[in-house]
Amino acid sequence: MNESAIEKMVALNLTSTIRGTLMAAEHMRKDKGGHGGRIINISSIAGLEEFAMVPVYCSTKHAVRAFTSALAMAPDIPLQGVEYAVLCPSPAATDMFLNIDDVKVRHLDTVPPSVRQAVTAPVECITRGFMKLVSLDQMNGAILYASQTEMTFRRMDNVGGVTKGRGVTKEGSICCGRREREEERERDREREK
Ligand SMILES: NC(=O)C1=CN([C@@H]2O[C@H](COP(=O)(O)OP(=O)(O)OC[C@H]3O[C@@H](n4cnc5c(N)ncnc54)[C@H](O)[C@@H]3O)[C@@H](O)[C@H]2O)C=CC1
Ligand SMILES: CCCCC/C=C\C=C\C(=O)C/C=C\C/C=C\CCCC(=O)O
Repeated sequence: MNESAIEKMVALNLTSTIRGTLMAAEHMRKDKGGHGGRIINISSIAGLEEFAMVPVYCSTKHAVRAFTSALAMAPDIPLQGVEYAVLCPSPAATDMFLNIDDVKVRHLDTVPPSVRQAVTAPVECITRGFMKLVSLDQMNGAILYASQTEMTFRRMDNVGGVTKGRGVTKEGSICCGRREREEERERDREREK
């Protein structure tokens, strides 16, 4: 990836998301004459974990996640009437992912096509996650991971809103960090036995 491609990716993935979010919030905020509402930004699994194959992409997606979560922590969220959440999809079968090549992605040869295919979710799995955020009673501060096999809240902080606390709900269960997720998977495995 050359330098201009790096600048373009940062501008497209991060700067435009920051500017777009702030601009939308200005229009939406109840305390500024708007009607309130929800802003859902799109990060990625690459905003939750690190991947050697896509370091620049990964850094922009971590930043989008952090930016959105930081906005959700504002003490004046109830006054704003605006909630902020972030969706973190797994790789999904869109033009972008289906057209990756060894210029856009490093070490692509280390991932067999069969593995790439296996981790690629149908787009519907991701839109389901999006709709979950739309339909929840409260979603401020949510970080929702969506893949073919999982829809997991990695965080659910209504920090400035009505409820407070961290949580991950996967089909009703609560969990908030790596350890809790591992414990939850262990319980799932036990149940499946
Ligand atoms: N497909 C995947 O595996 C994953 C995608 N994502 C994220 O989901 C979001 C959507 O990506 P996909 O639907 O996969 O990609 P896509 O390539 O299918 O769609 C991207 C859309 O962005 C538009 N676009 C590109 N450059 C633009 C620009 N400069 N100004 C305005 N519009 C522009 C394109 O016209 C296209 O409609 C992205 O933020 C991506 O990082 C996150 C995780 C996984
Ligand atoms: C084949 C395995 C790649 C693994 C990367 C892991 C997770 C990636 C998740 C994503 O969000 C999307 C995947 C790839 C995007 C990579 C590069 C984008 C390049 C876009 C472009 O330059 O057009």
